[in-house]
Amino acid sequence: MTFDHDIKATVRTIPDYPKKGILFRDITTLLADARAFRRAVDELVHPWAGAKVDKVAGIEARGFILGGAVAHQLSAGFVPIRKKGKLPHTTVRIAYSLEYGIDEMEMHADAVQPGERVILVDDLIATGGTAEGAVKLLRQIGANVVAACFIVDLPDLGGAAKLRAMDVPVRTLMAFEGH
Ligand SMILES: O=P(O)(O)OC[C@H]1O[C@H](OP(=O)(O)OP(=O)(O)O)[C@H](O)[C@@H]1O
Ligand SMILES: Nc1ncnc2[nH]cnc12
Repeated sequence: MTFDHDIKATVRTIPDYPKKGILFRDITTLLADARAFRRAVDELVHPWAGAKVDKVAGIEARGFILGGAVAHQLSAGFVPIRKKGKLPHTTVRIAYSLEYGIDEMEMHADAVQPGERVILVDDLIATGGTAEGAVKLLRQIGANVVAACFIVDLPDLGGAAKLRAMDVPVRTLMAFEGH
């Protein structure tokens, strides 16, 4: 993990959002800072510069902002993983839980061809429930998930460890202990 105090200082913390007891790590302040945004995207893509990556999958909504930038930088296609009911064509769907709720996510069944090399991108990993669901969907349609990357890790919630236990290499740029 690259531990970068500069970009870490641009993440804002909001107590008791969206529920009492949650410390919300708000990356909108990082995104609004041009240098921090560029640095974060550069750091996320760094290990795969020059590697073969067919698709980048981003998780709605914050994962779209980063995933689009990462896909562009890697000259890869972009695949949206969306909250249920938003995609127009045939989908695969899975229920999942996250730090402060439950939901269902979907992906177009033809978004990735079997064997294609895919990197999963989101802003933050907490319990890992969201990313685990996304990896399961990608694998269900035959994707080779070569890595998952996130700006923020909340290691006490165990999400990165959960993904590594699924044989997914994980890259994160900063950690907030004690979530
Ligand atoms: O590791 P987990 O416990 O699963 O939590 C992480 C997820 O929670 C947030 O998304 P959220 O569902 O709040 O959606 P948003 O991007 O639309 O705000 C975040 O962007 C991750 O996708
Ligand atoms: N603590 C947190 N801050 C921001 N996004 C999150 N998604 C899940 N947990 C979160």
